[in-house]
Amino acid sequence: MADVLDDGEIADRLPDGWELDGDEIARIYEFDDYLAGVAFASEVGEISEEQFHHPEIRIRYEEVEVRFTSHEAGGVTEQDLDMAARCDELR
Ligand SMILES: C[C@H](O)[C@H](O)[C@H]1CNC2=NC(N)=NC(=O)C2=N1
Repeated sequence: MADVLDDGEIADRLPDGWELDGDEIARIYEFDDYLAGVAFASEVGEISEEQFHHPEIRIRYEEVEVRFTSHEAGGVTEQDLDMAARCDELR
C-alpha cells in the first residue's frame, strides 16, 4: 500500500491550481459551457479507470471540481499527485 504523504511533502509537490483540503487534494476547472465540463469529467473518469484510482467529481455550471485521496491508505499519496498531473494534461 502507498505511503501517506505529510502536508509539507504535499505542499512541495502539488501541481499549480491544486490545493490540500484535509486528507484530499482538489482543483476546480472552469469551462465556457456546461457540456464542456461534462466532457472533461468523462475524460477524467476514463484515466481514473485506467489507473484504477478514482476521484470525486462534482460537475457544476461552467466548472468541474476534482478531488483525490487514497481511501485505502487513508490520505494523500503519490497516486493522487500523479492523477492530479494527469488531469491537468487533459486541458
Ligand atoms: C477496493 C478499492 O476501492 C480499489 O482497490 C481502489 C479503487 N479506486 C480507488 N480510488 C481511490 N481514490 N482510492 C482508493 O483507495 C481506491 N481503491
